Amino acid sequence: MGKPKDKPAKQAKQYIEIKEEPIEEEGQRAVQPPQEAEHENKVKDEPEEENDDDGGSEAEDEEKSFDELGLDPRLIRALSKKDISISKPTPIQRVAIPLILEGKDVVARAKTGSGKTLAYLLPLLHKLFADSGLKQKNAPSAFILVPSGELCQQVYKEISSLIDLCKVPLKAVPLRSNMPISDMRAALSGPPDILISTPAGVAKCLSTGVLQSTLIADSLEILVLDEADLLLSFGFEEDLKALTALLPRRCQCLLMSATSSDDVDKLKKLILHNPYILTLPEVDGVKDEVIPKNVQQFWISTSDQDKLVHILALLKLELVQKKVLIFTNSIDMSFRLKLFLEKFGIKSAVLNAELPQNSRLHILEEFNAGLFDYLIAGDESEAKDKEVVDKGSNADTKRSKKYPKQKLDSEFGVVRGIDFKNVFTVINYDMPGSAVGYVHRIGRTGRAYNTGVSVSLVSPDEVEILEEVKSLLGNEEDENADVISPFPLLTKNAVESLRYRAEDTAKSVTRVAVREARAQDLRNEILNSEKLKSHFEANPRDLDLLKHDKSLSQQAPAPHLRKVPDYLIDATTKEASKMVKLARAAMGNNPSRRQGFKRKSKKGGGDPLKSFSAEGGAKGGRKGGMKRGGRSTDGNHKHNKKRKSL
Ligand SMILES: Nc1ncnc2c1ncn2[C@@H]1O[C@H](COP(=O)(O)OP(=O)(O)OP(=O)(O)O)[C@@H](O)[C@H]1O
Repeated sequence: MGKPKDKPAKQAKQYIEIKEEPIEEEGQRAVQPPQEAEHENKVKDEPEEENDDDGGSEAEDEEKSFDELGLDPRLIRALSKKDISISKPTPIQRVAIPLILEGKDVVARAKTGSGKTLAYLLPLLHKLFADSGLKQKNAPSAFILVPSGELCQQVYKEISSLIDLCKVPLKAVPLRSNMPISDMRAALSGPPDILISTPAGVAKCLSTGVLQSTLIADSLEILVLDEADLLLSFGFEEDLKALTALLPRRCQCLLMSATSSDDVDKLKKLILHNPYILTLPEVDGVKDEVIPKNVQQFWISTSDQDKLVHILALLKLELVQKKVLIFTNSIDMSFRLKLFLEKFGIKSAVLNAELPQNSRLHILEEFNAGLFDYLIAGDESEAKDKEVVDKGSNADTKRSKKYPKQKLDSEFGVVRGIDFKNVFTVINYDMPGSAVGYVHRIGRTGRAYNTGVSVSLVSPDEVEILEEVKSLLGNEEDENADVISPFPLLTKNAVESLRYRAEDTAKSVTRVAVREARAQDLRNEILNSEKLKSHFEANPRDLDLLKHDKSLSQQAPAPHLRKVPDYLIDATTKEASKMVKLARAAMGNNPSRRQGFKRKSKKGGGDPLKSFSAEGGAKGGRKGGMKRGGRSTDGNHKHNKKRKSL
């Protein structure tokens, strides 16, 4: 079994300033340990000019293989056999894996889609492989705690596929807090080696006696808090505190997160000992890069009422690339949007907290497999204020018996941490309620160094949150540098050309129609869920059986709405749409995109967002391209001089 070729601490020196390590005491972890010194480790994402002499060159480091990190060869072989072969570690993996193998507590903060899951899974499995069969266990050796049911399944799938490919006799189980106790008991019999759960799932096991606290103290070797920045915001604080009190001192703790926040600090203090803190450094004076640079972020200023016509123009005139993930702040809004788009022949599926879990997982699988292009996700937890959510809830209370009422799943969290495959565009139809929420939504594109685009529709009420996001992501040295630019491909003309049809159609999507569609979808999905349960246990690959993007309207779209007449589309928009299609075709043929983690190709090549000007005509390129200081759709927003690199 390989050992790390360089001592991790030495290797980490290239990135870090190591602070003094305090002496630990034997015993159990205190619930509130005193402030501990931390090793501040900066994970390099960009080459730097100078290097530490004894650390080797940055280029050499970038070339480091998994083998050199000291991982079990079975794991390395398994990575090469995955659907998308993984051969080289990402920056966070390069630094985190050796430290974890050394037994250090680690806090890893790295941008969305940067490979944090494997950064902890690989060394975790390596350690369990080594320990396997050495000691009789009465409880799992590792807990992986995640904030949502969806993430629980995703991590479980990842871990199971690695275990299968390595052919080792380890067992992982996923657990939900809403499982019947008998199922929990069955899942934990054995016991499994790895438990993946929300904190509430573990808390329920403890409170019902399915898991005994003394057994945890005897068996637990590794605790992982994945998406740590979300765990507390999902209301798991008490559950986590209860678990912390049981952790044996020897238990290694790992905390993975995309953003830094007070919640993460709180968790660090609660759970970790002398952790190595791995963070992405500031690059070019830009604050810690939380959103990958390869994601171009845009916004469109619009009134609330005009959001429908704007999104219609973006999708119908093909000004954004597929696949598209659209976020709303309420379930009703998701259905309103679905029905509205259907009238124009645009099919989409809706994902939300009231759907049965099987359906939600299946929708995700289908979307990831490319069976449909538009997914509308209701992210109620991110409603700007309760009012938006409550509108939906009021509608619920008025429902007649005709409409099934479903409890919202408190562990629904599909928008965060989920590894959506090949989502090119994320649209915030509604702005999220917090800047952290924005980061997690936008992080669903641009994963694994793929490119992506986000477009936020911002009403006057939402400008404040846009400003918050800008200040979170902004460039400290140049406050004027644009992090989120006005979207350049949508002209006022294009919007106006669709206005009449959009407004007319929007009137037909009444509250009653929305409520009926929502109820019908729920009925369909409850039926689906039952079928899915049995069928997909036997045929896990049979994705096509049930389609989730079926039309919910009674009537087929009218021909004049399905196809936008040519005369309505101005020449600039036609050109923009053509360029988006060409860019898409070019990317579709680019194998590096599918393999992920290959560096981007030449700057600007064929990217309409870099070379196109809605104002100055399509032929622009750099010269005639989007004019600096030009105007966006509504004409009020100046482009700043220094746009952040697109
Ligand atoms: N070394 C690698 N080479 C290529 N692809 C990788 C590598 N490591 C991970 N990936 C892929 O990158 C994608 C994103 O990884 P992952 O979900 O772990 O990101 P993350 O950092 O946890 O993001 P988030 O914070 O949004 O949860 C996944 O599809 C994963 O399979």
